[in-house]
Amino acid sequence: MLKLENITVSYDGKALAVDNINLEIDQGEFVGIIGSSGSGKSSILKTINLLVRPIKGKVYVDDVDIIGLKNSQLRTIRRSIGFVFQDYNLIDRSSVLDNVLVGRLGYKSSFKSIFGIFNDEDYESASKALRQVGLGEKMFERADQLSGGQKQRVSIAKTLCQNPKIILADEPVASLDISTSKIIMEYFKTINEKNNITILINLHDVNLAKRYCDRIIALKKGKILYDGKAGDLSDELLNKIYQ
Ligand SMILES: Nc1ncnc2c1ncn2[C@@H]1O[C@H](COP(=O)(O)OP(=O)(O)OP(=O)(O)O)[C@@H](O)[C@H]1O
Repeated sequence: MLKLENITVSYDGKALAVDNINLEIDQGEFVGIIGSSGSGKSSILKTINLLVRPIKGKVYVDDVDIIGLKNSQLRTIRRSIGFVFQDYNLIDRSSVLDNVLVGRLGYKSSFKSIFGIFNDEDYESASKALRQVGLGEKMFERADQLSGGQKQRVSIAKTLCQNPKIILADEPVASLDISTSKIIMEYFKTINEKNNITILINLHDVNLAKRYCDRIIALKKGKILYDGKAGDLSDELLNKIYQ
């Protein structure tokens, strides 16, 4: 289970990007976070794996308060939390396989990480992840030869390779056309259902959020304006959210 308690984020010590947020998310939930630009969606996701440190509050992953952890303990928690970025975050000149293997680095000693030493289990895990996103055939292609949708699928495979409990996805379809976006959302949905991985996904497109997410959290100015079933999100509320 993931729990945020009184989370407050400020980048300059004055304005609040996230304003005292409380949230509980059970294992296996598929949650969409919506809200207008600057409402705090990215800040919340980045707080969950401590890419951003809150000025107040606690983040619990399976009842462990991760803010107080030492670096080595945090590394262990972080590998159970995958992060998918809008711009894919791939190494363009490397092969698809090498990009996916990056997901295994959290399991390596720093020596093995530096020299990129992977074992059979790592390769098996990478190829399984690539097959899961329908890219088994593209393993040896260079990442920059792929389409945007394929790159995002590689990025998802990379996080799957981490063997995560949670995947955080920050606007993963914002650079893609609508039909490709739907394909990516379908992959997230399948991963959520098949692997029981909790998915938290920031989306600009409310229709995509309503169609694919079971639960929607709507933010406005760093606060939660709505937290409930996707189906219960009314037009009136949407007007308030995007006003
Ligand atoms: N690295 C940063 N330094 C300073 N201010 C930041 C930083 N990142 C975000 N902010 C500010 O924090 C607030 C929330 O931003 P955040 O990116 O979390 O919102 P968002 O809802 O994800 O927006 P978008 O949809 O445009 O990505 C905004 O006012 C933003 O300007």
